[in-house]
Amino acid sequence: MNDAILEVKNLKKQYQTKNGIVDAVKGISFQVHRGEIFGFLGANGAGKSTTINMVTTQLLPNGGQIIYDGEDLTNDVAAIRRKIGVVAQHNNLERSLTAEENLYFHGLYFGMDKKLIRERSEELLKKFGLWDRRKDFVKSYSGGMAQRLKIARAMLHQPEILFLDEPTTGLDPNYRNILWDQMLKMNKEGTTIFLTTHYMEEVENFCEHVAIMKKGEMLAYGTVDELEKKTNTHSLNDVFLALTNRDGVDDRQSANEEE
Ligand SMILES: Nc1ncnc2c1ncn2[C@@H]1O[C@H](COP(=O)(O)OP(=O)(O)OP(=O)(O)O)[C@@H](O)[C@H]1O
Repeated sequence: MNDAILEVKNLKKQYQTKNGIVDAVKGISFQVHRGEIFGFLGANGAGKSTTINMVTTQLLPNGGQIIYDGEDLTNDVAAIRRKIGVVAQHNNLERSLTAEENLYFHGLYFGMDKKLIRERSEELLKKFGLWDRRKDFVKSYSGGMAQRLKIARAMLHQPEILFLDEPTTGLDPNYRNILWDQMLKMNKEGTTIFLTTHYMEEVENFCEHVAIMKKGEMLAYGTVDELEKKTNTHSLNDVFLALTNRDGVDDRQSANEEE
């Protein structure tokens, strides 16, 4: 039985820039199983955000296939959008609305009942320490507060699959724990979690499968144990270093050289 909620086949993305074409994603394939926590890793500039933006319908690929529950994404983009929640890396909140209004309009967009929006908003705003500031405009929020609101918004409609692009960046240790508690709770209730992070211990502790990208290519896919065996290492940190530094030049270094 195929229990994949998401299958990506030979996915490609090129960006046209004034300096020429950037091959950001070079034909990658992987799958995410229903109900799992999936860790998507790679050095800076590896192509993770580009991939997330494509699978969450925010960016058009140049090739390949994205399949949700056996259905090609392009068959019904609106239906896929209703299934997913996204915490993007950039701040895409409505800055001229309050926190409460940001959640309210998001809930309406997802067809939620007004009473449920109010209940879920209260629960999430309290959990992420924003209840007292719910009537403030988002433009007055600190970076960490905005990040917490982005997370609350993506969780509001209880998506089938929740994508989080470096969600713990900018969060203090207390809110990082709260985020993980909330993700684990949702995962227990059936939400599949797709996560990128540079914190290896988070992935090691919670992710069932891990994929590692470098320079637009998929270097490895498997459980943490499988990847440790494959690279003859004893931690995910060492797996990551062994794979991404294999040619002695990591992505950050080569990215600097390109500038
Ligand atoms: N809008 C864009 N226009 C041109 N090039 C882009 C654009 N977005 C990303 N890139 C390039 O595509 C490549 C992959 O970038 P991407 O942001 O997907 O990587 P990432 O793995 O998410 O990195 P990070 O860990 O730093 O967030 C990089 O070389 C980046 O410079």
